[in-house]
Amino acid sequence: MDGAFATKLLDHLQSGVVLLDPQVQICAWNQWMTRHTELTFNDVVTKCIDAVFPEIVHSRLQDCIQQALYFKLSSMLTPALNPAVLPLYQKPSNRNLSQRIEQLIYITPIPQDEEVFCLIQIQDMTATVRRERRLRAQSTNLIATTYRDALTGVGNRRRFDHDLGAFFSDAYRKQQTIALLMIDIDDFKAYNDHLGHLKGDDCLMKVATTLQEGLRQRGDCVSRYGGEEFALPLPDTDIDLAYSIAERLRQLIETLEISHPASRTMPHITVSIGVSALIPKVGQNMTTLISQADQALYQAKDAGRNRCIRYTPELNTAPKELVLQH
Ligand SMILES: Nc1nc2c(ncn2[C@@H]2O[C@H](COP(=O)(O)OP(=O)(O)OP(=O)(O)O)[C@@H](O)[C@H]2O)c(=O)[nH]1
Repeated sequence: MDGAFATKLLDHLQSGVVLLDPQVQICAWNQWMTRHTELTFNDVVTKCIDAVFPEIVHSRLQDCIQQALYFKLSSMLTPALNPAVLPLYQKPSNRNLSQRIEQLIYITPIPQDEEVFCLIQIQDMTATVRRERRLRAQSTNLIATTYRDALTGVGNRRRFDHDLGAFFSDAYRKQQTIALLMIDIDDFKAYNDHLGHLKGDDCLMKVATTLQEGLRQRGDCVSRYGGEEFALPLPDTDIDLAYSIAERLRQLIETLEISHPASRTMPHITVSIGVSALIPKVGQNMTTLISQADQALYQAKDAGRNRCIRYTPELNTAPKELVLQH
């Protein structure tokens, strides 16, 4: 194969080819490079690559070129870790409107007699990178949907199970307290029966949003446990702090003053909250914490609703009036 044919071959490649001599000067530059830079072979020949592309100075690409020339090491720069290293454009005449080509770059040492040349090959990965970004965005969206309650927008039961499971394991490992709030709207059946299911749905949305927005710790997430019941797992939180959070949330719902003409307690929507907390021991699991919060919630309902009750071990056995801490 003669030199002219080799040049023709390079010019037909669907990727960029640049060859550097041992002095880092350009000695080959194919048509693909011209198409995406508007620089011809004559514009760049014998110039140092960093004179043509000043932005590669101190870049990873410059390191790789030197490793190829001095240590005969090959490398690859992927678009994920090295976004658009070289100023290559689909339409270099209009750089403002044209995005940089996403590049996969191979740097290969080419020993020749006593010297080493450096071959740079560039592949256009723009379509692949865009497709990956789109897929990643879709999958992030899908994960968010999987964990969101469709009606209220707060977490769903799957999110609750996931969060509580993770917090519980963490609390067991670190021997820290984990707390749980079970929050239930009072007399919600009567609300639905009086005002209709659509108003009921509206009310659920307002309560859910208020609970979520009432949380002060980033990462805390209210989930809809079922029907008109919400749950809030709280990592590294003792019973007193959990109780004060519960009380603040209860008051927030009360101050919404959503009219409830059929309530047995107040003329507006209220919630009852059961609070439990424990440091996980061998033989306990998250069901223990849920069951304790549930028992406290039943006590709150029994005691007249619109209140928070914390679980104490005596709740199981002692007469109610001795254990209610409201
Ligand atoms: N509008 C609406 N209502 C729901 C939804 N999910 C559950 N409910 C209603 O919530 C009501 C819950 O009623 P109950 O479990 O008897 O409890 P309650 O009337 O709130 O009484 P207490 O909890 O004892 O105060 C039922 O009437 C359910 O139909 C929902 O997505 N939308």
